[in-house]
Amino acid sequence: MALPVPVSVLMPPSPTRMRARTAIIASADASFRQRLQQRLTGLRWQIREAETGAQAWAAAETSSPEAVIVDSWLPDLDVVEFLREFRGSFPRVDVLTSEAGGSSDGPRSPYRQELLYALRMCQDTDTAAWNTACDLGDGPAPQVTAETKKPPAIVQPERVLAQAAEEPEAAPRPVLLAPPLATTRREAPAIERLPELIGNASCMLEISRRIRLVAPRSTPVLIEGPTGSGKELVAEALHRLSTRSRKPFIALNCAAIPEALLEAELFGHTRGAFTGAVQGRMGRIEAADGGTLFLDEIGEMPLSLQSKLLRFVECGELQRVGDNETVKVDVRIIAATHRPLAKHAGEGTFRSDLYYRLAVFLIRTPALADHIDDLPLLVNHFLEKLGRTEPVKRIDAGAMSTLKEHAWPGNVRELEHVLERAAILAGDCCEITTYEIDFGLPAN
Ligand SMILES: Nc1ncnc2c1ncn2[C@@H]1O[C@H](COP(=O)(O)OP(=O)(O)OP(=O)(O)O)[C@@H](O)[C@H]1O
Repeated sequence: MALPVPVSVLMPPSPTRMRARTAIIASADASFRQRLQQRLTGLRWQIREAETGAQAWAAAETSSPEAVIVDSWLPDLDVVEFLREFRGSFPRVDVLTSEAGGSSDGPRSPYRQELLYALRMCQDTDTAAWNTACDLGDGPAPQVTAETKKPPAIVQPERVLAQAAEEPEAAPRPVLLAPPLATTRREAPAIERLPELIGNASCMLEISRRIRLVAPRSTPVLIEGPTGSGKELVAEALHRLSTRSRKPFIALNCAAIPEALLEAELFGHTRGAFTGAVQGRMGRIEAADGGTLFLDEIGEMPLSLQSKLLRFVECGELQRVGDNETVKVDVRIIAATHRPLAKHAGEGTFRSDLYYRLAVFLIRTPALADHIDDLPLLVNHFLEKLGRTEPVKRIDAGAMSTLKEHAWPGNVRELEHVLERAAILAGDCCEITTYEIDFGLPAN
């Protein structure tokens, strides 16, 4: 619906008036985004829609917005954390949010009243039942009272605009941003674990929280944890939740490739660069362009190669082996190790300058023994997974106790293998008992 009042009423004359103003709408609710987009486009705003926090972040990096409007729930991130991080990184952007913990202490654009007006006009009449009052960044979240539970009064656009122009702070404040869906979403726990990361122990929830926070950025991440504890799973989740998710995720296990070949594998090589190089080949770094490079067992990388990797991390450029030409590549690096890399860096067995560039953000995956209460959840998860290709099996209480008593030196991977072995040993029987639990220890 076209606005009855010219926008010029609202805006002070300024050179920026003529250029399109950009706002990002971050909401998983497509119809809300669409309604608001229509409204703001009519007010000569250029809109970038974002379904997730990661998309909003990427849009902010590329479009220099004046404002971002954030729904009270985002599918990939905790909104309060997102707002805190966002304000730190984009201090000039006016943030409007219905999230109670997100009251504004940041800048207010000269267009704030206009945005608030558009938000108010986008309210769905169905939202009258939503009992959470929204402070759209204009102060602390109001208490929920009978008054705030009432649907907002319909305000004449002319009145809002005129009032906003004369007395910006006194203009009626919109109280609803999101449709009723947000009510149930708000009830979600503050830290929701990622679906692929099984485990409700606090250390596992902390991993999900950290993944959600850092995934949208290009910040390098170092994942530390014992073998089989889910480091690669974490790396994949970081990629999945990043803005790079449609680009390649390339993994390279630095311990699995002979030292002599590792350099060519990483950086690529030209034809004839070494004996046997019958044709040129791009390396894993180039193959990951635009996406994520996962360097597993980074602690095993020879020192000579570490300096070459450091150069790439610092300038984003590389040279294939045997080539003088420089290639620019955009990758996010995630590295993993089972070693205490900080200690190695201190002792000089790992380059400390490279360590600090890789460990900008650290995630630690725990040994299974350190979250053994998650064992039943993990067992069910793996039995369900096995059940996708064969008849589903249950596990009896005795077998579960046997599993709980084990030390799990191979962590979750070992558990997965023990269950696969047990399912084979159980044959046609649909129940796994203690007799089928075989830890595969070598016979004396
Ligand atoms: N929390 C978890 N929830 C579900 N599956 C898990 C979890 N942790 C690990 N796994 C599974 O265990 C197996 C081993 O995990 P992963 O390869 O990620 O471990 P890793 O720490 O990278 O091992 P390595 O150090 O040997 O490379 C995979 O099949 C993975 O999916």
